[in-house]
Amino acid sequence: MTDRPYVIDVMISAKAIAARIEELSEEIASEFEGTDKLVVVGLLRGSFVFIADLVRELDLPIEVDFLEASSYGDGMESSREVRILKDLRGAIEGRDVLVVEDIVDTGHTLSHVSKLLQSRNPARLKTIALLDKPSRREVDFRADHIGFEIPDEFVVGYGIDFAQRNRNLPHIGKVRFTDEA
Ligand SMILES: O=P(O)(O)OC[C@H]1O[C@H](OP(=O)(O)OP(=O)(O)O)[C@H](O)[C@@H]1O
Ligand SMILES: Nc1nc2[nH]cnc2c(=O)[nH]1
Repeated sequence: MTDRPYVIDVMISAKAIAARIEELSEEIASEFEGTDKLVVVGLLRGSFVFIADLVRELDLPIEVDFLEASSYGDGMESSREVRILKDLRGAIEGRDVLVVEDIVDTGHTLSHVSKLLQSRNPARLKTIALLDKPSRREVDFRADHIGFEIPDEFVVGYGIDFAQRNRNLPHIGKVRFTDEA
């Protein structure tokens, strides 16, 4: 699959992402106003760029932690089995938690991780996803905060990979195979 030739067309520019993150940070700041114990949890690997930009816009006392989950491997199809490859370093019982995800597609990953973290009894657990593909959903799940709703396209860039490549693109692009008619 990955040796097929493809190009990447821009879907969301770096400038549009930056503008939306400013708005999202205001939503998060008002939701967690007054907290002295917010833990911002990035889901690796895809969210590493989004969480870096988001936390630098947040004027709140926060800690940052990471959890690595994987369900796609190198393909374009979810295995529907979410593997936890790296757990949080810190305990979240009694803490306010914001889980940061790059994209919600079938919904299996963020739904699974939310249930897992909820079972550890945080004071509050909220989720934010930069991208949402509601037309692909297989489980009943919606993130509390969403950057952009997108159509059913396989996207890359801004942290998101295709077979581990293209995570370093500054924008969100969509993959277009050039050997298709
Ligand atoms: O809603 P879903 O259908 O579950 O898809 C969303 C997940 O798929 C990607 O992760 P992937 O398994 O590719 O791991 P990665 O973040 O390390 O790239 C993406 O980063 C999300 O975590
Ligand atoms: N790269 C990539 N990974 C995904 N995981 C779930 N949806 C997507 C997508 O559109 N692109």
